[in-house]
Amino acid sequence: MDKHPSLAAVIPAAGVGSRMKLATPKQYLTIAGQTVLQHSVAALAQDPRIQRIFIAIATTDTYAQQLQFTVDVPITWVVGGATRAASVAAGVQAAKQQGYAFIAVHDAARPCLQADELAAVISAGMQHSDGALLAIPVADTLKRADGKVVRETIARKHLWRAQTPQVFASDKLLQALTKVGVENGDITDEASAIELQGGQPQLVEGRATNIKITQPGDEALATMYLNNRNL
Ligand SMILES: Nc1ccn([C@@H]2O[C@H](COP(=O)(O)OP(=O)(O)OP(=O)(O)O)[C@@H](O)[C@H]2O)c(=O)n1
Ligand SMILES: C[C@](O)(CO)[C@H](O)COP(=O)(O)O
Repeated sequence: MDKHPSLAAVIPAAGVGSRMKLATPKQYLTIAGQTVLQHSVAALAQDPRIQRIFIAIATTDTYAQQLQFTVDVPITWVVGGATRAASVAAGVQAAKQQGYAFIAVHDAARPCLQADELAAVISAGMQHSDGALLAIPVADTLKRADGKVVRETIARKHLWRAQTPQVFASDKLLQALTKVGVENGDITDEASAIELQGGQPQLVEGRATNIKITQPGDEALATMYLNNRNL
């Protein structure tokens, strides 16, 4: 392997953020002085091993063209797809075509990623043949329900909540996504596509502050975390 194998980031940012119930897609909400997407780009730019950032946006996106980024890392825009997996695959395809051997996929909706978490998952993802992902151990008791009626409690030992970045060799990731089918809405993260091909990615413990802005109120929490970096 090259002394410094090439690494690019892919940010899927082509969603509509429907669960937020806002007119503005959540990646374009302004929190702590800039948009969620700009924060997520800045978070990735904290690691010099990331040589380019590919951002997948919707064909109907009217926000991205207005954004300025104050990061040194170059940015390439690509057209996303109807599913997260399709958007990720578009970014990985573009990065692979430009010769990037490794990919770090990071949700646009996770603006609070910190430098040490990023560094750890990049190192692990480039060292382990099946890649790596940030995750945190489940701390709550988990219930499986039928509607709002509890059916069973799920043992939480050995359970983790996956986050992003998720880091893989670009060939392996693109092959896995293609194999499982990018229109397959059941594939909600890159690691699951790798697992379906028999891969066993490495978990890297992150922080609960690396939240994905998903539900109303998450943007306030992310703002607090961004304004109090050393939490
Ligand atoms: N077709 C899609 C769907 C999602 N995403 C991106 O994938 C990330 C994580 O997805 P999620 O949190 O589900 O975002 P949305 O799909 O926008 O949210 P919702 O499910 O509430 O509509 C987000 O940065 C989102 O922009 C994407 O690039 N392309
Ligand atoms: C990739 C992810 O953030 C890991 O938890 C999550 O699966 C994304 O899910 P979403 O429904 O696309 O937000």
